[in-house]
Amino acid sequence: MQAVVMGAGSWGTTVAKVLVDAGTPTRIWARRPALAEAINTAHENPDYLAGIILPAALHAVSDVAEALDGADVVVLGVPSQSLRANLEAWKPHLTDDMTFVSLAKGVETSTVMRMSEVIADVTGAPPERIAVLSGPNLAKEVAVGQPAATVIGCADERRAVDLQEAFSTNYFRPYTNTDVIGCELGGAVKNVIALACGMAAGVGLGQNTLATIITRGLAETIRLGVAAGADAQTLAGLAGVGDLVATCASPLSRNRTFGFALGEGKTLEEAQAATNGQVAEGVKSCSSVRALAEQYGVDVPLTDAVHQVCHDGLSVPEAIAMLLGRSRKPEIR
Ligand SMILES: NC(=O)c1ccc[n+]([C@@H]2O[C@H](COP(=O)([O-])OP(=O)(O)OC[C@H]3O[C@@H](n4cnc5c(N)ncnc54)[C@H](O)[C@@H]3O)[C@@H](O)[C@H]2O)c1
Ligand SMILES: O=P(O)(O)OC[C@H](O)CO
Repeated sequence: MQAVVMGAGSWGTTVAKVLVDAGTPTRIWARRPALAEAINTAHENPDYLAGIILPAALHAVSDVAEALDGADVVVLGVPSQSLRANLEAWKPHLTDDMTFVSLAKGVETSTVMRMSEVIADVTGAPPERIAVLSGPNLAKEVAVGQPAATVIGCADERRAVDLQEAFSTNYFRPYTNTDVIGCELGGAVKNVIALACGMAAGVGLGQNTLATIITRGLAETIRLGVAAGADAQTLAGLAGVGDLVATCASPLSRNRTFGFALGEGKTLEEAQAATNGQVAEGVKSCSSVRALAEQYGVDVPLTDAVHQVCHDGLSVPEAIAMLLGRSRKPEIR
């Protein structure tokens, strides 16, 4: 099995390392030739994973045709909102026997499609050839070999098992799941909830508040997920609560860091700088997740509050007052 990871950001590079460590022949595509050159010569990605030595067997290229030539598994490591445009550009080099694995945790703002839907839409690939990888996987921890588990979601269980083998190492343990919708929505919504946790921490609030946001964020995720066709058990698993806890708790999370900066009173531009220019998917996905919830008639108050802070000029203290001023209700509906 020949794999290629398209996108040499922090997670794409880490996943490429995992694949090589798992014994899967892998190359990585970097947009910039200078970055491909650094990976090939210094065995390091200085822009996104400085100080982490990459396996010598990992070969980087900046030419798309060369990257995709003969690939059986195409791992998609570019941000959610750029996936469609990238796939369109790569289309002449995509074949009917490739399996696509999405790493992106987001919902497209222009269409409210999940990433697997975008892949199907652009490539015409059937569900059996589309998989997602999602779980509590902060890149910097995985890259240094700290133990972590993840979920490979694919409608075709046999293919999920093949991918599981291709991504399994002595520090990275993938589980399989045929519930692609649950895996994807768990990953997309937790970024929005991590922004909320960051905002709360940024204004100086403590663990009771954070636990409340995480728990009610999970309730929101399950409501939306089930309405969209997900299995609630997926959202109680690694791609749901697992990722939610890791992202909401860790200062390594770009979404949490972005929210923290807003909570401290920084502007959107200053918050962007706090994440070193890396993608905080929740900033855009709060809009698409809210739109998706509207489509299903589901109440997502935390997502709505995050959207208003990020895009409508609401301050974090105002958002907190708005959330606490809502009508009283039973915990379980
Ligand atoms: N970093 C993590 O810990 C982590 C873990 C799991 C999942 N993810 C998800 O993986 C996806 C990628 O995240 P990342 O952490 O690698 O992001 P990143 O910001 O570190 O890197 C993004 C990569 O995509 C490239 N890129 C950006 N815009 C592009 C465009 N328009 N066209 C082509 N390439 C473009 C960048 O050059 C870079 O190589 C995100 O959806 C993220 O939520 C990240
Ligand atoms: O750094 P974040 O906030 O994009 O989160 C990274 C991963 O998705 C954690 O699983």
